[in-house]
Amino acid sequence: MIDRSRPSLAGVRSALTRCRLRIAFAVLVLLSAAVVASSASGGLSTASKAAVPAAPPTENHTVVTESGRAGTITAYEPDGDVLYYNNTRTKYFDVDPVEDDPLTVEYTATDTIHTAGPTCSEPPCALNVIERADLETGEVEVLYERYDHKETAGEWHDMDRINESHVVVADIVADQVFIVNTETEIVEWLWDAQSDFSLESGHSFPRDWAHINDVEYIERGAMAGRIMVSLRNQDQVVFLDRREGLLENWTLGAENEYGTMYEQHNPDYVPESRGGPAVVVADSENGRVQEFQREDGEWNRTWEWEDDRIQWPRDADRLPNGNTLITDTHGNRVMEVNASGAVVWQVGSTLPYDAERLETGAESEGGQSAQELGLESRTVTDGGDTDTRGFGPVEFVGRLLERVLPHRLTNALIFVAPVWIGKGEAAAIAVGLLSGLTWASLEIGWWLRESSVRVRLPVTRERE
Ligand SMILES: O=[N+]([O-])c1ccc(OS(=O)(=O)O)cc1
Repeated sequence: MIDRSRPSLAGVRSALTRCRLRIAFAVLVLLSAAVVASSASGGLSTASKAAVPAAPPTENHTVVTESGRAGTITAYEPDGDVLYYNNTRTKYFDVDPVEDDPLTVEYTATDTIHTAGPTCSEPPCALNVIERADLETGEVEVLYERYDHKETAGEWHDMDRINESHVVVADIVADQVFIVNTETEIVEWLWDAQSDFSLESGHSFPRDWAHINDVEYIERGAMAGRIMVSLRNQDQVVFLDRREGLLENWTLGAENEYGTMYEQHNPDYVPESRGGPAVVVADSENGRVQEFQREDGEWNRTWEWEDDRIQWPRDADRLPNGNTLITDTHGNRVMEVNASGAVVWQVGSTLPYDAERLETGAESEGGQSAQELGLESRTVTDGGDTDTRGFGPVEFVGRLLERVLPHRLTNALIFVAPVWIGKGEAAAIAVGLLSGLTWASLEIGWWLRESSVRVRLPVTRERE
């Protein structure tokens, strides 16, 4: 007879193992939840003027735009206090100071339209605007606007002023660059990327094909009057002549040649008079900023800067003092690095798009080329680690995930995630989810075994 009142040794062992496993999984889930909860409750926010962090003092005013979850434009006084803040529009993109009036800025911004009506029969749509804001009086004036039928890749991320009445616009919606007289609203010149690029290049058409995210009217030097354009999805910066069109032998980068550039943002042209021709550019998906010098009809890299924290930079401006102002979108900061590569000024921002030091001219207008300045490059292998955000086991898993996942996927995930989710928090969520799922599968397995339920495949093979 079998004694059912006493558990077998194997039974006791299995119960103990289960108990230990349950404790281990509970600890892992609780620890992950604690990391996530503490990050979610504190940290960086730009959701209101009061929440925007103060900046360290520096010479001149700084303006920062954000697009994505929070659409903001913030201007800092030289002492670091917030002078101006606006979050009326859904998204703010490239901003530039107005010539001879640096405390007035012009920028492109977008409002997302969620309600069906005469401006949008099938929401979401977009209202793209070119606006001018006086940072001292707070007065905002719309200079030109257009309703567009889509929201995804439905924005204007940049425009550049040519003269008092004309601006050149980077139109992501139509994959075009156009010059408009904002007084008459007549478009006077237009380049269509389809004239020079195949629809097999870039991303899918018409969803987000070329993603023309930056445009610059070149004012000085041999290239004066030409227009520099960034085709993000073709990994190329191209030069347009208004009569001849694309100047093919000037193109910087090539599609999918990620060693040169990978889905760049915000190239700035440095003319010969300041040590160029050179282009300073945010090499976004490669997580670095760099500069190329035009030598003997070719573009050669003359400078690059990265550290362990930089993630999806979208702007780099060479300042008149030789430093470079960098907008590090997923590193959640705007910073200034000096000639030897040290970070000398930094302010937190949740999802910055563009930054300008206002009294120094638009973008890199007052700066010289890296070659002229003899700038030192800095890479992570040189020990360029300026990430002071801790290095515990969670951060280790975070950095491991970042190395393993493709850059585009990592950046897309960070872009849609709440701002408090950094590498560490993403790792904590991954560990918590994995532990929870493994624990739940084990519990189901144990329960099935105890209740003598056997799982069988719906299809079985008959033996002969
Ligand atoms: O806010 N948006 O909708 C947005 C922001 C950035 C973005 O990508 S980027 O490469 O053009 O900066 C696309 C859409």
